[in-house]
Amino acid sequence: MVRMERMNGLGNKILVIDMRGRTDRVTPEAAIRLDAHPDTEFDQIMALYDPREDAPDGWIDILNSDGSMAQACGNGTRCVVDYLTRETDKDRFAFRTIAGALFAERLSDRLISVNMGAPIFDWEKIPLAGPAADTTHVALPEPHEADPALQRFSAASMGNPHAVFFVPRAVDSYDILAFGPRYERHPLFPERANISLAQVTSPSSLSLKTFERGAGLTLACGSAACAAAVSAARTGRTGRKVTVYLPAGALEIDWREDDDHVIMTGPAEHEWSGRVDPKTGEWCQT
Ligand SMILES: N[C@@H](CCC[C@H](N)C(=O)O)C(=O)O
Repeated sequence: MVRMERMNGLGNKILVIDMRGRTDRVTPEAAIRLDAHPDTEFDQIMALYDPREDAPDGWIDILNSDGSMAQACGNGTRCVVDYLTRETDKDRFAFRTIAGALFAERLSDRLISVNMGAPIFDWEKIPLAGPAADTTHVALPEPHEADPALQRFSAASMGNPHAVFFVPRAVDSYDILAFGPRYERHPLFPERANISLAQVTSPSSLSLKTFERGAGLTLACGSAACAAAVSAARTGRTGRKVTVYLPAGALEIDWREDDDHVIMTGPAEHEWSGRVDPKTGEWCQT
């Protein structure tokens, strides 16, 4: 059994599993079993492995609740930083995931910033299934029955694939569950996609709702907040610094001019501690 921390990043349900000192992985079977229990159901597992030369504070595997792997999880990264700051005085951290290097900084007791890297807009790298000369406006091949705003999206990768539909009305007035699961698995997205609805509410604010790839409807998705912010700025809807309002609170997003990196700032919260078998998902609270 290894340490498991039940945490959340703005309501995004996270399990931090401490795999340092081990070479085995948290299995998809363990993820599915943990998600099936109401006390441990989660959006992402952040499995923290030993530091390496290119990852001084550890390697992170990210698992969605369906057992699939993700390349990025902004809210989960803040939870890992919060977990580690209980054992060190450091405030700057450097991790690595399957998508590359990931840097984070604790700014205060409440706030953590994650450098989510540079966004990717090239259709082959997002990836989309076919050429899109302009990824700010990609059309789904079939018309949306109820609303043309739900047929056209901006595509971006923050390490993981995102489709952002800019809508004219409040995001809660749309039934994202009616089309999110279908869009997530649309043939246009060979690796599936995180599907978001974004309403621009001012030149420096957005509201956002996300149906996450591999996890479904969540209270917050940090990488989606970044993808929505860069897509809004790219299309002149907002500036490069925005507040993104998610169902459970706000994230500050700054798409820096100098190095093109996206900095996401928000809170992380610890709920309870336990132990888990990373192979089977058997667990207990401590
Ligand atoms: N909740 C996350 C994103 C998690 C990964 C996503 N479901 C995927 O498969 O890409 C966040 O806070 O960024």
